[in-house]
Amino acid sequence: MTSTDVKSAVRADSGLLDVRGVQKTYYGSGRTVEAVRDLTFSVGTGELACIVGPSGAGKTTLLKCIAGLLPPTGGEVRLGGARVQGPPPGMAVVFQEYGRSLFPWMTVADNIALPLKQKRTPKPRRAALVAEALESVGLRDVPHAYPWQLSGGMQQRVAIARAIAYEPDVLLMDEPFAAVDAQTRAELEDLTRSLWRNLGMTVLFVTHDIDEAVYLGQRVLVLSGSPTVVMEDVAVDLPAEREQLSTRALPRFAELRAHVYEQVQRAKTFHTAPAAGASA
Ligand SMILES: Nc1ncnc2c1ncn2[C@@H]1O[C@H](COP(=O)(O)OP(=O)(O)OP(=O)(O)O)[C@@H](O)[C@H]1O
Repeated sequence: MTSTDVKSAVRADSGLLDVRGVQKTYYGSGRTVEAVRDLTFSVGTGELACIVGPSGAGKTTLLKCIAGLLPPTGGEVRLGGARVQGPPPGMAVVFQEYGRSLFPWMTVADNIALPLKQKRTPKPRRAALVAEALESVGLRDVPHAYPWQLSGGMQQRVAIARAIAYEPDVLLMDEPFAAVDAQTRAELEDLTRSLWRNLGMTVLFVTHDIDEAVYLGQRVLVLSGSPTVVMEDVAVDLPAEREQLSTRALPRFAELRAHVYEQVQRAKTFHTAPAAGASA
């Protein structure tokens, strides 16, 4: 397959989420690490975009900058036109480490309700949102359980329920299924797509799993090795109805996977020239 077989999804116009020239350098402990060199991309309303890149490419750093949890050293992130300068109200994040993101002393329902309390959602509405979110992730029966009484996959469902109960415009997911078994992972991938389609959220999903990125996304952004730039923005022209066995068996799925794999391999050895004043 040649590179012309794969369409670029790069957008020139601005989207719901705009990442513009984002740069992040960590300083401290006598060390300077330029984690993100210069990232620019947009994600439109209702899109599901995946980000892949080699380990250490700065994917988590990028997501933290987007979520307003870390200030970028340069550039800016805009959500709905407004500059992100702290955690914005319309954004929710699902992290990889569900074990550390749920409070063990709170019930499942209380964990899900906590961000809603902080948002001052009235109690009856809160209860309805918690119940709806649990229903959506297939956990209607466990509101009074504690997270540690649930399996890893169930805990990650609770973390997803907490995120969607918040009714975010943008859902950020940072390698959310890396710590669960293959069967659970497949179920959670399908859950993510069905929630995305039913709720109309914009989803930015970070993974190092190329198959997962192609299976889930409408686009796959391939990041270079650190310091990071966007190497390619691949349009995933697979049918919208996806199913674990039949979609992955499509010749087009194999082509896209091979293409993204080649790009990620290239990304590992793709290094940009050092920026003035920074050393890795
Ligand atoms: N708080 C920090 N202080 C200093 N350097 C950091 C910090 N967090 C991350 N880094 C460095 O920034 C670079 C990018 O790290 P980051 O965790 O963002 O990459 P990643 O692509 O998410 O990695 P992985 O796929 O392995 O999870 C790495 O070199 C890392 O050591």
